[in-house]
Amino acid sequence: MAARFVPVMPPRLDRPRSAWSGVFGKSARNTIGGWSERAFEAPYLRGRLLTITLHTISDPDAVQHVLLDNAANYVKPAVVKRLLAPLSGRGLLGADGDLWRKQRRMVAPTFAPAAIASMAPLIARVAERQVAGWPKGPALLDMAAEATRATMAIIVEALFSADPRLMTREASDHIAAALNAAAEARLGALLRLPVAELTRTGRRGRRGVVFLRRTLDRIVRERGIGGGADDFLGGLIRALAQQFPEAEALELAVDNAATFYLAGHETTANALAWTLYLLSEDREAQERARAESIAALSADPAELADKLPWTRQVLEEALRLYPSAPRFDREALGEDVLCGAPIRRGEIVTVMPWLVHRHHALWDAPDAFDPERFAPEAKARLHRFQYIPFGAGPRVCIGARFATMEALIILAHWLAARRFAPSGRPVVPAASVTLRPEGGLWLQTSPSR
Ligand code: HEM
Repeated sequence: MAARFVPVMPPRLDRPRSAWSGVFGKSARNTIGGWSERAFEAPYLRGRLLTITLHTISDPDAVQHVLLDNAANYVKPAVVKRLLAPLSGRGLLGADGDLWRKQRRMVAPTFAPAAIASMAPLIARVAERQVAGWPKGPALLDMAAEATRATMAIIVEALFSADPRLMTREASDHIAAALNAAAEARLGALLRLPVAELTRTGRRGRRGVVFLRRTLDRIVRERGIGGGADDFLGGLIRALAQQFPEAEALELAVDNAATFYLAGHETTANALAWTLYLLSEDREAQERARAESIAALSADPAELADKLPWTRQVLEEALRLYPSAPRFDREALGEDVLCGAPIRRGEIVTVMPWLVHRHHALWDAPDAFDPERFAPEAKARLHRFQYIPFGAGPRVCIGARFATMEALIILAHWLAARRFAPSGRPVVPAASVTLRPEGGLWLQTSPSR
């Protein structure tokens, strides 16, 4: 493999960190920070925190066992549910068992391939509108903020009939505050203490959650049990009303509105930002993606994503290096064995795409940028569970296909119109919940033609 550039990442420690450092201090605020080199070489790591045992698995067979083969034994941990409860309640992301199954079935039609393809023109419109709003000449732009603005507009137009209350700057700031405060919230959920009240970040996050919840609650209640508009939210309210008493149906509608509003744009915005960062550092890869985009833009928007094989490889490599969801957890319902280690009921099993995607046993030069890893023949050789940006098994991201199509259409429009170059401002990967460029992604942009 030709030498490729190694993009930014947090420094690696000489020694493994203690489990406590994952709860307090700097690495608590950044789940991708504070790891030792050994963590990227070991198939399995064990840690202890108060009464909780944590197993972090990176061996793809073990990941497959937890997420697919023995998925019935692994549920969303009680602590994660406590963490999600104030914002997304018992919505799809945190639900388990029968409640999860019912809700997944209700939203599935929105994410079927044909339904997603029908959203392509809307995505293309938002991407074009955004480009039209940028300065005509060279400009320094925060592409992380631009990406968030685009994906927020798309999810609100696609699922919530473009309700203007969900597209304000205020809503965006409250979401950022809520995500920033997730570390304090995690600690509070673990210790069952109101830790978030103790810090400014925590209090801001709490205000953010209250604002978002109140806004969505108002929207759902205005629509009422009939669902109002003929959109995702309306369909969901009507489907919930058929299976639950009215008050519970409306509550679950708010829970899922919050789930899809947040999960539906933040993650994709980060994927876009990281892709643009990588392309800004690799001019050759960027020119190739631009040429492909210009040629593909003559196609029907619904077919556009299939005409961008190179850009897709770059996006996949961006999601390998910077998985938007760098960590997810499960709680064992019963005994099991993973990588030879006994797992007991109530213990936490963590899957970290951040570790799996950069593991020395699984990838050549794991920290280097190389979209050729996802060329069709190379991709076919990968273990299905060594590349898991969208998770896997029954709880696989329901928005994966939508997110991929959305990101590719936006990239095609933006790359065809503009060149992106480094601005000299630092790029800092940090992950409280989602992996974002802290302080934004400032790129020098200029017209491409
Ligand atoms: C690049 C973009 C995205 C990434 C990297 C991503 C990643 C993930 C991952 C890793 C999970 C599984 C978590 C686990 O197993 O615990 C997940 C679940 C989920 N995602 Fe995404 N996601 C993205 C975009 C989206 C979009 C666009 C939507 C909605 C429109 C969405 C909605 C959800 C929901 C509702 C779940 C929970 C599914 C369930 O538990 O049944 N995501 N996502």
